[in-house]
Amino acid sequence: MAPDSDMEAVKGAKVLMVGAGGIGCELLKTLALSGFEDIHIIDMDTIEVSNLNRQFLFRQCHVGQSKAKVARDAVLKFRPHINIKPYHANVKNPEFNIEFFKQFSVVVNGLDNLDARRHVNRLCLAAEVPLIESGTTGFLGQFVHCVVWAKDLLFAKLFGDKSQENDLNVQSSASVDASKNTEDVFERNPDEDLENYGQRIYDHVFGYNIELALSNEETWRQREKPRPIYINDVLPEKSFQKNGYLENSIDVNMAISAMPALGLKSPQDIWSLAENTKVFLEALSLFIKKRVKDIGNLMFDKDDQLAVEFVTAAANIRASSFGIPMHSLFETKGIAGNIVHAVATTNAIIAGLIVIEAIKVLQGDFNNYRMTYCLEFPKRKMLLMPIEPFEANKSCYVCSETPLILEINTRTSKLRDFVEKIVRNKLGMNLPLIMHGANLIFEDGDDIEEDVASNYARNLDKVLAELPSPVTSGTVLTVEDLQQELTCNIIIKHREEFDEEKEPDGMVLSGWTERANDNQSSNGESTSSVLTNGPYVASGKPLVSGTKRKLSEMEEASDNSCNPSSKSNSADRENPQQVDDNDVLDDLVILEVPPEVPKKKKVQLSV
Ligand SMILES: Nc1ncnc2c1ncn2[C@@H]1O[C@H](COP(=O)(O)OP(=O)(O)OP(=O)(O)O)[C@@H](O)[C@H]1O
Ligand SMILES: [Zn+2]
Repeated sequence: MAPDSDMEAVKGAKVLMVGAGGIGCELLKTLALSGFEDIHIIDMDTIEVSNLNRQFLFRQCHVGQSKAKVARDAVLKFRPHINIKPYHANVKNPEFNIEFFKQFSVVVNGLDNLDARRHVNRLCLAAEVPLIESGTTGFLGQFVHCVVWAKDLLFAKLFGDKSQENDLNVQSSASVDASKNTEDVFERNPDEDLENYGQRIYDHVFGYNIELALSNEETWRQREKPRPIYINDVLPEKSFQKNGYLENSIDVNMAISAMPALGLKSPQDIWSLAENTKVFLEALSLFIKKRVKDIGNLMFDKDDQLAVEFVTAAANIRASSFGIPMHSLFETKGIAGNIVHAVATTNAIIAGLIVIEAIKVLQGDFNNYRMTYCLEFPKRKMLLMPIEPFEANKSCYVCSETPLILEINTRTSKLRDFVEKIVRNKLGMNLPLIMHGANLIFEDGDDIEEDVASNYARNLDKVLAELPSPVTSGTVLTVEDLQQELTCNIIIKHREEFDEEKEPDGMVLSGWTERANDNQSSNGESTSSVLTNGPYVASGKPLVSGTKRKLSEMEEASDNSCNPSSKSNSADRENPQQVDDNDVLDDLVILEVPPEVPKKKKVQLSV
């Protein structure tokens, strides 16, 4: 419970929580236990088996049901008198408009993607409702997800209780071939040899399932696309059939290993994709040949060598597909061994920090807002590093009205390229409206009349210079998103040529905080162990692993730093400033600051 002095503010507050996943479950519980009595939850997802290990409000029997609704019911069991209103919906839906946001005293995010975060930030800004942002991300954080996938989904599916619900089933049942719907791809056909079986499973989970996921374009608009991996791409020579276990320990399950025969000795080495592939196939085949009686009721055990080998290989192949750095068997074993504990603990800490900030916001205690990093390796016994919120980003196009400059070939680029690459992908607009002076050249929304809509459709296929009101060098376009109540001006500068490698979009937008590539070369080796998302934020990541804050998340932080509850922001809004490249980089400097930055203060948890 919050201390008495806070109680009044807390009791009277109406809170919107967006996202009821890993952080959201913890957050809802902490809000309820801290005395909040009016909480609305938006989450668009249903519960999956892979959520159960850390989204503790959910149980096996809830798989397939709305997260928002089940989370509500679970919390009402121990706080029956409070009001919790669930919405099983996308926060970007038009019904969650500015009027909707205005009813809340504070908004708290438990989201997992930049797109939704940006959208919520803008609505909060427009509705003048404070937003508390949070996140647990990092390159190794992502690897943790690959390990969870390998262990809780794939390993469980192949060697565990077959009757259990499993997301991998869901995916394979979406097979285009309807006649195969009832077949379990993971079953070995009676006449199928082991080699074929292994390859088939491999191609299915790393190739086909990824293709299937890619076909949902909406998912990948704001995320790095994974790469399907097929066995023939990795091992064209097919020279991988080996028996790796040691003959002299034939009866000791724990000692059966795929590594020796493949020439892999040190558990500290990071295997190549080809080596991981060989380990995957070899371990699968050894399970079937040597441990057939275990199959069907195997549970992952970190002391089971073959299980760890299989999970390491599968996690690494998946990581490789998603452009995430691979890890050694030794590291993977550690992660797989205590994953539940670590991930859940971090989420609980973050949830606590969010509630602390929410209480400060409700009390108007804005001098004490903090952005708190949860450190991977506690320094001098300090796990949390609170710092003062960033200054508002002067070149933020969301709050500063700075014009943006777009270099583009107006004679070859179509309006469609501009809408997709700039307006949607870079500016993150949902229902954009594009104007050239008083001429409307494009608009998105449900209520557009047919003839107008077909006009827009024609415009999309025209190059900029040939639009009814031609867009050429010097044109200023006004781009608005009415739903987000966001407007910005874009100055067009014609440019003939672009460097295909450095400027793959064929256009360059400046005057905003560019989202840098998620450069994989800079993984856990970095000196930085700081990670956060957002302004005065509670943040962290799974404690098990190294951290490096993603640059894309930095952009998000700067976007969010314009939240109306931040003092610096209102100044920013009154005095729009010119673009200054140094300002753009300001935020990024933090990235390399080691945890001993001078601003740190001790924090006391009062929840
Ligand atoms: N646009 C959106 N509208 C509503 N809810 C959203 C939106 N985007 C994401 N979410 C929700 O935010 C939650 C994020 O939680 P979390 O990061 O734990 O992800 P997850 O999908 O549950 O698990 P994981 O990604 O780790 O497998 C999810 O429940 C997801 O449904
Ligand atoms: Zn801003």
